[in-house]
Amino acid sequence: MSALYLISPPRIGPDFADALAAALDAGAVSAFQLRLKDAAEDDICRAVAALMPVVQARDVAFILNDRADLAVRLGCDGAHLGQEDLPKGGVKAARALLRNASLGVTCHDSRHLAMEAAEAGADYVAFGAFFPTATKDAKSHAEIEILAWWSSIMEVPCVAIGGIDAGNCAQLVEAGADFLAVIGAVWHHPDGSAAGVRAMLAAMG
Ligand SMILES: Cc1ncc(COP(=O)(O)OP(=O)(O)O)c(N)n1
Ligand SMILES: Cc1ncsc1CCOP(=O)(O)O
Ligand SMILES: [Mg+2]
Repeated sequence: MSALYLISPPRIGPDFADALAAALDAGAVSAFQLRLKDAAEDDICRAVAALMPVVQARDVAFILNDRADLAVRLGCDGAHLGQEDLPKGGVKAARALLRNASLGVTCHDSRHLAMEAAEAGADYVAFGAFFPTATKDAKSHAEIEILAWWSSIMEVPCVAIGGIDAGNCAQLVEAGADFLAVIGAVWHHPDGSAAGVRAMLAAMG
């Protein structure tokens, strides 16, 4: 059984809080990540102030992408960090900075990075991209077997990301992904974000 991890589009407009509320009200979303690429710090802070209450009122974890320092300062539930977003001192330093807040770490298709992250205190490791994606120029491709391997030996949850939609997610669920992280499948669903969440949850079983 996998849970749904919803990530924001890379840029959001003034109506985004309403679209997000509709998406979260459509079904069980476990975590929401604010992932604004190329945004100024002030804009990220304003977005967190507007969106975190919407998310936390629905008992969904609010995770900030890329910025452990801001996640702590703004009281987010956690941060998601790529290998290039880690502070000096790596995952261990990020763990210390975040104190009780959650820490997720991108591990691409690397078993070694994932073991290292888990041992240094990550709350989850993320593998991907599993499928072609138009959202990002993903530099790594992960094979589905990595999910089965990880689940069979580790307690730390794993997240699958990259090109996941209602049509291809069953194999990731089957392989043992704890969370499926999606952007396009929800925000670009032809019938809207609520329909996107419903379609994902129905396909995840
Ligand atoms: C849940 C989750 N997994 C992976 C990523 C990718 O993070 P990163 O490698 O730092 O790339 P950017 O998202 O910063 O472009 C993620 N954001 N969330
Ligand atoms: C952030 C990220 N990291 C690897 S693939 C990806 C994009 C995921 O977006 P989508 O679900 O639209 O493929
Ligand atoms: Mg990053």
